[in-house]
Amino acid sequence: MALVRHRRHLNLRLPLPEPSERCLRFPLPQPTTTAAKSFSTTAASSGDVIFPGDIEKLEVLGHGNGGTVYKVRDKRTSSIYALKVVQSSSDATTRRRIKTETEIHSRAADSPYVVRYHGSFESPLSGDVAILMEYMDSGTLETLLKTKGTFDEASLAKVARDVLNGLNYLHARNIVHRDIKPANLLVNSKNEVKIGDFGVSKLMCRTLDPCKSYVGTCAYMSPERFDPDAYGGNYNGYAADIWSLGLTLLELYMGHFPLLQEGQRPDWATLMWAICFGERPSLPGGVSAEFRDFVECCLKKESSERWTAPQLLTHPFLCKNDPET
Ligand SMILES: Nc1ncnc2c1ncn2[C@@H]1O[C@H](COP(=O)(O)OP(=O)(O)OP(=O)(O)O)[C@@H](O)[C@H]1O
Repeated sequence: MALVRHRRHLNLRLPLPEPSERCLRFPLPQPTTTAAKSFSTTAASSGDVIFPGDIEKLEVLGHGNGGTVYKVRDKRTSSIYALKVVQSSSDATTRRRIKTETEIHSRAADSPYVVRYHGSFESPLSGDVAILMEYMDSGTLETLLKTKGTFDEASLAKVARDVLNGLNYLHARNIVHRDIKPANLLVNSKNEVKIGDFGVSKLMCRTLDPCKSYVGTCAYMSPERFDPDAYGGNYNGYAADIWSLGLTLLELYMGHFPLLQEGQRPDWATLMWAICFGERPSLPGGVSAEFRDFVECCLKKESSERWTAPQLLTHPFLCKNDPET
């Protein structure tokens, strides 16, 4: 049966590398597709070179299962980045996860709809692994929902368009994200929404590789991840990302997770029952026909009927709310 992903807020603390480690260069950026190895640095494209010792921590941005994310500054240029750090003392799964995350994120380094990857670093002394990435100064959609309230249709069309452009880019590279949810969609002050956190993503060997594992956040999983035979049989991870986007949009509109009553405590059995056997989640009255249809196209229980990212990008809901038309 599925593994439920328990959120742990570990109090991981990682000092940035000591001056003695400064001989390790943290080049920014150079093309590479390799994952971090011992003593390694990897970077995204050619350009400046910075050293770990040139980076100063400013504040903690957040904690997750995978580690701690810091806001950091390059002391020489004053450029601001986000640095995700996983300590060597973390469990083996977490360490494996950050290496996969590094590899996949480095392959997805040049889309304006994906949080930009700038490089990674593995300390030979401590074994800690860090990923340097673009700093998204408005936080996540989850925090925006909590602080600013629900999103209107025009804002959701913008969110949907940005995320679909990101998914289109990833899916074309055989990458399935597997954890699309408000907490993993980051926003900057230009109001751009970008996909982040590749901690449970998967690089498919072939386009239609079945995606068998049950990683990701249980609440946003599609019905066929629990019961592939009942919902489309030939399950693939691309359609599951679209389901998660549909639920995310519903949550941002309604202000609470749509498969549970407001205030109801989520538990795995309730969620699985609601996802597989409950009514298909839908919008309340008062929304436009285009928005309702868009969400329905994302949330078709049969995975084979669910629209793909390129199809959804042409949906009337996005066309109607496109500021450029
Ligand atoms: N690029 C970024 N810019 C700004 N803040 C960020 C960035 N990346 C992550 N954060 C902040 O750090 C928090 C934790 O990040 P992230 O989700 O990547 O960690 P994680 O360990 O993979 O978490 P989980 O797997 O539990 O979702 C985010 O919720 C967000 O608040």
